[in-house]
Amino acid sequence: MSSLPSFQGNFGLQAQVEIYLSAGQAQRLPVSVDRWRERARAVLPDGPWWYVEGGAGGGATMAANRQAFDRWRLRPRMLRDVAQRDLSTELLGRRLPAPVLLAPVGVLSVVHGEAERAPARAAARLGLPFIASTVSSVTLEGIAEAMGDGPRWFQLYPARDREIMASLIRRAEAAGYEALVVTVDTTMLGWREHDLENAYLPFLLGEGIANYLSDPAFRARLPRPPEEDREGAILQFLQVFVNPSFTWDELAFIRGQTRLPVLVKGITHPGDARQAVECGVQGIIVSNHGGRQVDGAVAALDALPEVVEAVAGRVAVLFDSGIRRGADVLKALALGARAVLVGRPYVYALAAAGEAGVARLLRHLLADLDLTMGLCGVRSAAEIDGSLVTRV
Ligand SMILES: Cc1cc2nc3c(=O)[nH]c(=O)nc-3n(C[C@H](O)[C@H](O)[C@H](O)COP(=O)(O)O)c2cc1C
Ligand SMILES: CCCCCCC(=O)C(=O)O
Repeated sequence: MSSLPSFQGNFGLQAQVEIYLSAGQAQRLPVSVDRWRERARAVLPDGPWWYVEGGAGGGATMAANRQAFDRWRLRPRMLRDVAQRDLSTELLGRRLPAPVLLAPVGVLSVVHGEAERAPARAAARLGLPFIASTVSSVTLEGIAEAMGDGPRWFQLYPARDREIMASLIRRAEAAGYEALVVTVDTTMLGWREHDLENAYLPFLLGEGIANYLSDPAFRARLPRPPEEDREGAILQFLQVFVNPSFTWDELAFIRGQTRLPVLVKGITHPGDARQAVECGVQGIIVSNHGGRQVDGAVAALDALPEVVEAVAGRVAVLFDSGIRRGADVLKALALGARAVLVGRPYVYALAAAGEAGVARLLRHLLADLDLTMGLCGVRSAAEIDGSLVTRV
């Protein structure tokens, strides 16, 4: 595709110049994730805000995710002629303009009126894959339509009903999704104290269930259509959706249902990583779900090297949980990730400024990555390896 965006040459410098030239503009958008976060807090009511921001229990895992990035330090190399840089990378047989994807985040209608359409469009503009959640507020077909030919993956929550899962997979294939991400760390909701204090669960309000309500296999289970009995449909959704009995056998079933590459999201243990590879998946996403599920769990970045070692290059390893800046991306790549997923930061930007906000946030993240790479003596993903980091 000739119109594919590229982040090459001196892209980071161009972004800096644009920011400096925007001084004095009334509508200046934030630069740092911290400022986006403040803006999001200012516009969101408590329920949605804490749904996005909260972690499991006392928030120990969320905090650990960030602290782990401080323990790993970059070791910049000098005098290497880094004038020409290129962020592009190869992932699952496709060239991406940068090693960054948008993490699956459900129920974005509680954050912005355009819900998933806005970040999906922003991702498509930049050529970055958007991972649509099972529990998106817009149907997976609606997201695909918003994205045109932008790269998209579908995230599947394993349901208690094989026909519904198979139906969702068929729909994703038909709508041009290029990979299937099976999230395995959220078969039940974690103990999320803020959401419990606020008694806030978007699904009970009928938010985030568009893919189910529009699914023929799900609709066939309902005594009356959701248009006539919404509460009945919501209850049926909850019964099928929460699936603590999910096992490796079910993952093998899902693997057998599709010709798409399958990635498993939510792995932090090397034993699970090995088992996933044996199950025939094409990728593993090291993640603790942004600390939303198990309080006191290992920081995702600390789990990354062990998983990379266990996988031994057999499948692609991706990473999320705590990515906020370019240096974070570089550290994750140096520890063996092929690409990273950005989660909460794009949700903050969506809440504060819709599609334009998400596009700006992503551009700034890539500019920061580009400059940090260059200043560390690295011109491309191929030049990044473990010698670039040290643990303190
Ligand atoms: C509000 C919210 C909703 C999420 N929904 C999903 C989801 O539907 N499916 C999924 O696999 N992960 C979901 N996640 C987890 C993200 O994909 C990702 O793992 C996490 O946000 C990474 O942590 P970070 O945002 O702190 O970097 C959600 C995260 C947030 C914040
Ligand atoms: C029973 C699982 C519901 C998950 C809903 C979306 C999600 O992943 C989240 O973190 O919230």
